[in-house]
Amino acid sequence: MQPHAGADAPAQAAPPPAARTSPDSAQGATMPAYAISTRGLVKTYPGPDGTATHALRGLDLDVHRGETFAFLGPNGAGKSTTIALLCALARPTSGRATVAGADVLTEPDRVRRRVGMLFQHSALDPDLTAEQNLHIHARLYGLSRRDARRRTTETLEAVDLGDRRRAPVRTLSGGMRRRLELARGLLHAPEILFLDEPTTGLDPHARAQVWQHLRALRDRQGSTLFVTTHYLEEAENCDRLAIIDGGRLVAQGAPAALKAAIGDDRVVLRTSDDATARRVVREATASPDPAVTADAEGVWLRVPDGSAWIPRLCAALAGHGISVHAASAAPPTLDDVFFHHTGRSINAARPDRTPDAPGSAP
Ligand SMILES: Nc1ncnc2c1ncn2[C@@H]1O[C@H](COP(=O)(O)OP(=O)(O)OP(=O)(O)O)[C@@H](O)[C@H]1O
Repeated sequence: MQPHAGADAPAQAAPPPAARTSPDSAQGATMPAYAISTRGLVKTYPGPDGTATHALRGLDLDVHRGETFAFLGPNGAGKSTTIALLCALARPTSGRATVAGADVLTEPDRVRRRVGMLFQHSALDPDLTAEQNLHIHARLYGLSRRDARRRTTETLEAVDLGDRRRAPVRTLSGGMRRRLELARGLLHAPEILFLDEPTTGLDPHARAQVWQHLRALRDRQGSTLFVTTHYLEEAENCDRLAIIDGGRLVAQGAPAALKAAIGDDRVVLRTSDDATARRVVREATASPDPAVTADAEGVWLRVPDGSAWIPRLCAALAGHGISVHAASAAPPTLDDVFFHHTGRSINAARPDRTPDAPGSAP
């Protein structure tokens, strides 16, 4: 099934990325309505011989304050570039972005003070202890010696590493190191935390622990979390998500709403002759040619009330001498949403994924 623009195309809300009056502020004080808001954000990297890579082609994104927002897309879609622009680590070619109430172009220092980052590649010194790593970082952020000591202790406790504070980083497990990076990102109490694949490479238990700390942080401090991930079950648990492809936003909304927009159930049949079965199913459902697909999974199509179709399809196939080995009907998943909008499976981009490996829940 090909991605297409339809009623579920990205909702482009009209308001500009300016500060607005928050309805819950007692004095009507002006607070940013969105944690992040971008309009027409473009990033073009110049290449050799006058070539150019269009990493972002006009991104309009709104992230509400206090929400956990997943940012999904195939490899090379522009996710890391977006994070670099939103953290004021790179300048957009054109367009506007407001992050934690500050403009990334005119107030980059203010943006950097208000956000925390956790990147894919570790920036910890393996020979220093957990405590030393955090203390140095806190001092780099301009905290006094005393405040640096206090925040180091607080953030180590917050990620359950208080008892490992004197351990050299090289002796910590992968999950502990990731939690220490999280503590480092939290030292200056950022309003928004950007996390670029925070759980990649971790086992399911360590992944669950990282998410437990992230949720606790959100609940305790009301922080906004902006997360890129290739794990569907992590995106599923976020308040809202956006999908980008080729530097453009192709979907934005709550996971349930995006799945509901796909609508129909997915019916899959494994038969003794999938090529012929595809033709029979197409005739039986009066579906147009591309709507019924035959691939490694079997023959599949999308129809409303999929389970009611299974006996009818089995009867039609039996009439043509084709046996059905397995049949299933399932409502749309987030992977179906991703496939619908990008033409690819999100699992294809997972670094730990082998073609037949089952998905693992955190
Ligand atoms: N510094 C750079 N110079 C030139 N091209 C770049 C640079 N950084 C990124 N790109 C290109 O911009 C496009 C978007 O890259 P980006 O890293 O933002 O994608 P991504 O969605 O984060 O990918 P992945 O999931 O693989 O990390 C890619 O074509 C990439 O090759």
